[in-house]
Parts: sequence; structure tokens; C-alpha cells
Amino acid sequence: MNKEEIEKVKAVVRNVPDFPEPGIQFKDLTTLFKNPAALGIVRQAMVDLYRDKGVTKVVGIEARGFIGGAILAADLDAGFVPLRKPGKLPAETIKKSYAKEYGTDTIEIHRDAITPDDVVVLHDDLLATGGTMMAAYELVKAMNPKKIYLNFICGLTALHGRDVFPKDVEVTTLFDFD
Ligand SMILES: O=P(O)(O)OC[C@H]1O[C@H](OP(=O)(O)OP(=O)(O)O)[C@H](O)[C@@H]1O
Ligand SMILES: Nc1ncnc2[nH]cnc12
Repeated sequence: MNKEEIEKVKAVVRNVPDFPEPGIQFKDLTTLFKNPAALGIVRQAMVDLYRDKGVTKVVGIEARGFIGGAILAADLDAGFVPLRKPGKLPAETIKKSYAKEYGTDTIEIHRDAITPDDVVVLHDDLLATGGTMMAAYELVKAMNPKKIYLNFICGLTALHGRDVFPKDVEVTTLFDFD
């Protein structure tokens, strides 16, 4: 994304103070997703990043990671795999609990969702502390894919989420808020 596109897209993200609890500046991406021009810019930027990387699966994190993740999977002609909140996936799963900016949570993935032949993009809408994505990374890593890329639409730099990932992992945010 060029500077102009970044400014355009950032301008349509809604900031909601004190949601879901006091002190949190919530970045609401529904206002980006409902804007066709902004969604188009984000869509193009994501597919440009991974087009030549041989990606076979995009893993999206419930719930907001399903939106961009499914779009990216379709654009890359890759499969889509959901990482879900507990008790939602019907077959055998592996799961992990984690801390995030507000509270704790658990995510699960089907045990047969990823194989050693896969090249994976793990996608979420937003990087805050990195707790959610690190748990997702560990679950996917346990399935031994060839390669894992981490992708977010947006990052919150003040929370230093990038620091939690191994240094050799490629982590991309399309744009960031201070
Ligand atoms: O980097 P972290 O501190 O872990 O925070 C980021 C996570 O928080 C949000 O999801 P949330 O848990 O609010 O769930 P939702 O997608 O179901 O709304 C967001 O969509 C990320 O998944
Ligand atoms: N500040 C924030 N805004 C939106 N989603 C989030 N997930 C974790 N922290 C968040």
C-alpha cells in the first residue's frame, strides 16, 4: 500500500474509547470492511504480498480473522482453515489458551487441518499484544507445515506485539496505529 492508500484506509477505521472495557482504545474495522474502496485496497495489498509464495492454506482466527482470511484464501486459490473459540469445531482438535489485551481466551484447530506439504498464511484483523497470534502460531507450527507467514490488516505499535514472535518469522501488518 502506498502512503495515500494507507492514509485513506486508516481514516475509515473507527476508534471507540473504553470498549470492551475502560482504558481500551478499540479499533473498529467494521467501518473499513463496509467501505468498498478501503476493502478493495486491503484485498489487493494482501494478495500482492503472498501471490508468489506458493500458499496452500490461509488460517483465519475467529471471529474477525475470518473476514480478511476468507477473501485472501479465495484470491490466492488456497484453502481456508478456521481457528475457532472452544467447543465449536466438530472433529478432533488441538487447543491453546492465551492472554490478550483484554482478558484470556482459548482457540482450537482441527488436528487434520494442516499437513507438512502446506505453506500457510495465518491471518487476523489486528495485532495488539500478539497473544492470540502467538497461540495460533504454536498450534499451526505443531502440524509441521513447510512455512508459516503471519499477516494482520492492522497493528497497534504501542503494545509491541511483534516482539513475541520468533525473529525468523515474517510478520506483516498492512498499516499501524501508534
Ligand atoms: O494481539 P492480542 O492482544 O491477542 O489481540 C488481538 C485479538 O483480539 C481481537 O479479537 P477478540 O479476542 O476480541 O475476538 P473477536 O475476533 O471474536 O472479536 C482481534 O481480532 C485479535 O484476534
Ligand atoms: N484495541 C483493540 N482494538 C480492536 N481489537 C483489539 N483486539 C485487542 N485489542 C484491540
